[in-house]
Amino acid sequence: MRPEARTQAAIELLDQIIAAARDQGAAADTLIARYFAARRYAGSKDRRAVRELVYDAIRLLGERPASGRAAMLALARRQPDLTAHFGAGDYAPEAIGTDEAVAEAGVAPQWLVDALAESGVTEAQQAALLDRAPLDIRVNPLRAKIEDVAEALGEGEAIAAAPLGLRLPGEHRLERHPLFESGGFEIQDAGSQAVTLASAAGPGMLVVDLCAGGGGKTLAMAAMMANRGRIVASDSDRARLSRLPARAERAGVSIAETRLLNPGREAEALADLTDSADVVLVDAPCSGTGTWRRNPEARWRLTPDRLARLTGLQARLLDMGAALVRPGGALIHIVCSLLDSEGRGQVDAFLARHPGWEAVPLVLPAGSAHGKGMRLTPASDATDGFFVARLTRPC
Ligand SMILES: C[S@@+](CC[C@H](N)C(=O)[O-])C[C@H]1O[C@@H](n2cnc3c(N)ncnc32)[C@H](O)[C@@H]1O
Repeated sequence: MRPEARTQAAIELLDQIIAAARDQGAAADTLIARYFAARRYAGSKDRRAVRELVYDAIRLLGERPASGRAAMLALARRQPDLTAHFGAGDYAPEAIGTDEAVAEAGVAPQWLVDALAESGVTEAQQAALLDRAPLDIRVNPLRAKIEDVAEALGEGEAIAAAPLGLRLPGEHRLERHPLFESGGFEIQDAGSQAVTLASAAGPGMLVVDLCAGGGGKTLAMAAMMANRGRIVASDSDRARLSRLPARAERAGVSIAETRLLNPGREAEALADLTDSADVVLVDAPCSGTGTWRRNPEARWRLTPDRLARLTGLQARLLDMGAALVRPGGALIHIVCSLLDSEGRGQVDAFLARHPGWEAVPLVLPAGSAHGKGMRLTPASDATDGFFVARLTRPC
């Protein structure tokens, strides 16, 4: 593809991504994959270049732009070489007209910038939310030693935030690596690894991973438990949860069982665990403001209404999780968000609803105290952004 054709492809993709963000459609990565699946003539260099243009434009624009063209014109102001592509031939975008709409650069929609500022997220921390994310792995001690994985991969660097983590430079196709296939490591952000340590899961415990998804934290806790004890991994998303058994098998984890929850009637499927878990981990569905490095178009999807629905669901899941904790046991609240309404405020509200419960101070390899929990940010910790708190039930 000629450079101007790549720019036109990026505009077409951005149109799709904008529509999907408005209508809660597919993620940008999925749309990009589909676009190129239908255009086999595009080589790997073309794909990489178009993808880069698309993500540069998404990162640049805080508000959802009116069109892919308005987005690309904004990017052309930052990357003037792109201007020459407009009107440059058959496969090029049309020439730039007078008074054309150009999208505005920014970190996020204004209401979200305000909410982040009110949550104590500085401008520098906000900007770092849009950096490029590194590629982190968690070595699985049930299958491998960190030094052996580091040697086999050749390039991994130790990560302060994650004792079992390695950070890899550049692009890697790790899913096909023999050590990945044999369960030697999982791909997992260092922040995710660090907050899982708040569970203090140990051998012999009964642990409930209430929002287990595909089991990233389930597998990390199973390793902390030396694969001894029991983990009930539940989620309301059948497709996500169905990935866990194969991952567990690969990782040498035999203590995890899955339970699919019926949204709105989650407690029914967990009733037998009432008052019995040593640890309940609520890795709650959230706005994902801490993961914009990986999903920058998430800023274009979030609305105040959607955020309010999420905070309501988080409170409900925390109450449901609390009912499963044994006296003296712990409830862990995790969100990959830096908004206080989902983190610090959610914990304060929980403690007000549950007299006798306490937040205990955490000692983690990353993060700093925030309210009654800890917060990790890309700027301060070189991880995705997270809030985590450990709440204990009175004996
Ligand atoms: C942050 S993700 C979990 C990620 C996962 N713990 C991991 O480490 O890979 C939040 C999860 O909450 C799940 N979820 C959403 N609504 C739920 C509900 N009502 N009950 C249980 N899980 C729910 C989503 O399907 C999603 O998998």
